[in-house]
Amino acid sequence: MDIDSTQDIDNTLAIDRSGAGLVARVANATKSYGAGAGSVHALDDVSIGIRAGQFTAIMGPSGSGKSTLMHIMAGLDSVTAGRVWLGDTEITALGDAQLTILRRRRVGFVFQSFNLVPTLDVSGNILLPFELDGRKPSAEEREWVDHLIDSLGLGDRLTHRPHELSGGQQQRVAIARALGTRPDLIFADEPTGNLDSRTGREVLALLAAASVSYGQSIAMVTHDPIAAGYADRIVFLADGRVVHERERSTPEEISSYMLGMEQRA
Ligand SMILES: Nc1ncnc2c1ncn2[C@@H]1O[C@H](COP(=O)(O)OP(=O)(O)OP(=O)(O)O)[C@@H](O)[C@H]1O
Repeated sequence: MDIDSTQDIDNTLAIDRSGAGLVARVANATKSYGAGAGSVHALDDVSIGIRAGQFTAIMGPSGSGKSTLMHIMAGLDSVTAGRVWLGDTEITALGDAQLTILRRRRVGFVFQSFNLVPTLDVSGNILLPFELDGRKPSAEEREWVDHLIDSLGLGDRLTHRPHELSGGQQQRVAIARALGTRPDLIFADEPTGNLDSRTGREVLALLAAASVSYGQSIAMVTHDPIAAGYADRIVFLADGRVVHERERSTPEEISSYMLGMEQRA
């Protein structure tokens, strides 16, 4: 869908404002840095939602506001104006302590640089979100984590430290860690940025499978049309605004849209 037309903009906003079936959303979100003539609008009146059970890619040129949007939806950063919800909870005005608890319980993260704790082994890294929440996994959660460990092929690596693993294995640990608490939403920030293309495709297939098999909602920031080709829906940002969104597309279709975007800029 191209949201250049007024009708489409209305439709998009109507869906986002209802909040139904959305695991995170922003309404009229603006994020500005600095004041006066020199101010930068990292986000400029953005209204968008992440749909439950879907794998959503957020794309756009460098500086278009992708990371800012992700950080705001994850409660890692605040808006200058507008409103933000994580699930049904409005987080716009929550303080740091409340946001930290909400993030631990409702959000998982997968980063480009894996962000594993170097002093913990694989098992300790995967169970860290439970540890940080001050509890042990229940028997049912333990079963789920064991299932993840098996299906991600990490069973014979549990006592290894991150530096003893390949990049692909480290990212699989990060995915197991993110899925372990069954968060409402996983944010993945350029998850294949540090991987070779074959390993990157394996990681993307695992994320897509988590969305199909477990109904896991995932929002992924990426520059890469091949990565976005794994998503159910692709949201394009330019200059801090949502300029286009489309359902599942091939890498060629995505590249061609991006090329057109650069030519229009
Ligand atoms: N702390 C900050 N202070 C000032 N400007 C900022 C700050 N953080 C981001 N910006 C600006 O906001 C805009 C959007 O940045 P953002 O990092 O969200 O873009 P991005 O699309 O994620 O870029 P990239 O793909 O390069 O990571 C950019 O112009 C950036 O320079």
